[in-house]
Amino acid sequence: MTAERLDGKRVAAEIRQEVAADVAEFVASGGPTPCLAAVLVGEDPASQVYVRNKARACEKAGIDGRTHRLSADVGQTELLRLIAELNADPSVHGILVQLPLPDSSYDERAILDAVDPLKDVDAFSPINVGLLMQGRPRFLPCTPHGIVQLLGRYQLSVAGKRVCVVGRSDIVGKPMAMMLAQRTGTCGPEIANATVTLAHSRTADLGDVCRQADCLIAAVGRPEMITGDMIKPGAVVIDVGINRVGDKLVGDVAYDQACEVASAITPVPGGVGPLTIAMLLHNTLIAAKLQRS
Ligand SMILES: Nc1nc(=O)c2c([nH]1)NC[C@@H]1CN(c3ccc(C(=O)N[C@@H](CCC(=O)O)C(=O)O)cc3)C=[N+]21
Ligand SMILES: [Mg+2]
Repeated sequence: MTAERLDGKRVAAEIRQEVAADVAEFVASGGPTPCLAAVLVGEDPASQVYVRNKARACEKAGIDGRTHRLSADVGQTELLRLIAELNADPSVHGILVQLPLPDSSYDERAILDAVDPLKDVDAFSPINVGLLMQGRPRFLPCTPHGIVQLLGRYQLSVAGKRVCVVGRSDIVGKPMAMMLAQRTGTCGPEIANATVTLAHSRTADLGDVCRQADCLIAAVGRPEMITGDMIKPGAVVIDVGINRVGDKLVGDVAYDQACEVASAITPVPGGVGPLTIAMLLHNTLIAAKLQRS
């Protein structure tokens, strides 16, 4: 079997066009130009690339993308002061603090908690996590939402099926598992009602657990950790990993092996990454709508 390549880049472009049209309509109806403020602390090269890509994507969608660059040593107090200023600025609708923060001198939790929940376009705040958990999300976290959109647009239903999410991060694994298990309509029209296993680095017999899955979602951050023998023949494989190995970008899935076994798979790059940015734009428009009044 040779797996179908799930083209995240193409689907992301489609979503970005839809968001651009919705933004234009919102502005034409008298709404303010949606504005996303990204906060970048330090000079991590990967973070700089993402923040630049976000800014460009904002511009193309008619969203005002502002980037606040702070040096790595500004410190907790100064960072909290900037967030308070962005919270209070009515022209800013979405706030994103680029992770990871440069070092342990920052209390990351306290910083994310400081973002106004109505501007929390990453959906990292406890309020937004809680609302999602209760099945009444305000913002859906961008990466899991991008995956839901990808599955939906390829008409790959997970209803009633076994999904294994590998990785329990707050950003991807945990919300992903929650979203796929929700009732129909909670996180989108189609993708729901899965039977979800949330596996992680301490899961016993990980290969056996993965091999049960009709849909395998890898979000562990370890290059090519999911090998062909861990995949059920015909499974749909979603690779969330973006690992730099030398000058190459590889996923959490051994792609060539997986292609022999899976029915469909996302590539890296060109899979989940671009969808994350598309859903961030979507959330920025939602934020602008929530704050209008
Ligand atoms: N507060 C916060 N929110 C985030 O959503 C967030 C973050 N911090 N920190 C870092 C991670 C990572 N992330 C990516 C977004 C797009 C691509 C992307 O577009 N990747 C391209 C390739 C880009 C490249 O070549 O490096 C692709 O996969 O095709 C990747 C990774 C968002 N993150
Ligand atoms: Mg883990």
